[in-house]
Amino acid sequence: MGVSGCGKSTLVAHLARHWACPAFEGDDFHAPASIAKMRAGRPLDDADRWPWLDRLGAAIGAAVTDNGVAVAACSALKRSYRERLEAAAGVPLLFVLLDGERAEIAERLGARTGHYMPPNLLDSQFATLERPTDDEPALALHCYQPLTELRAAVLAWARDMATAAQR
Ligand SMILES: Nc1ncnc2c1ncn2[C@@H]1O[C@H](COP(=O)(O)OP(=O)(O)O)[C@@H](O)[C@H]1O
Ligand SMILES: O=C(O)[C@H](O)[C@@H](O)[C@H](O)[C@H](O)COP(=O)(O)O
Repeated sequence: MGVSGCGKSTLVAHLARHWACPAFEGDDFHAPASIAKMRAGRPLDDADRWPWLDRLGAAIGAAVTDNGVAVAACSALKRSYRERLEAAAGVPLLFVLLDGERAEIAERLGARTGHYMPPNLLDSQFATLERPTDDEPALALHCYQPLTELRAAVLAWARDMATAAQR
């Protein structure tokens, strides 16, 4: 989870390779009208996001039921979005926040090609972001770290969470 350009899709691809598990890209679950809205430089609102989270959550839940584990790249900016995603999935979810400074993420977004999300929506993404609190099953990492370090941190944390859940 995290704002546009923080590195969600890149990390998800690495984790899916490691776990040999299904991977979902949140972008693929938006309604065409939502993509058009973002492309036009207008941020989504809650009404746009609820059905999107329901579709993505259902896909995650089905994949976890079939496979035991799945990973997904989803902004999940607000706590209520994370709760909606988990309710739709029907299985416990773990969240990894990729956090960073606006300037650095803006630079990354500026360099990214072939994506509909305009960099000028970054301000609204940061304004909407509710960082997970201690009572959420979430790990916060700095998105500037090399991918190998991000992946190692997620794998170690996920192992600990799985062990704790079995106790
Ligand atoms: N850990 C990282 N270090 C440096 N660049 C990264 C890292 N993760 C992603 N990037 C680059 O940042 C840009 C945004 O990454 P992406 O995975 O598309 O973000 P998101 O899915 O959160 O929008 C891409 O150009 C990607 O190659
Ligand atoms: O809730 C939202 O406003 C959108 O889902 C947004 O957060 C998401 O980030 C876009 O789909 C852009 O995609 P990237 O995050 O891959 O840039």
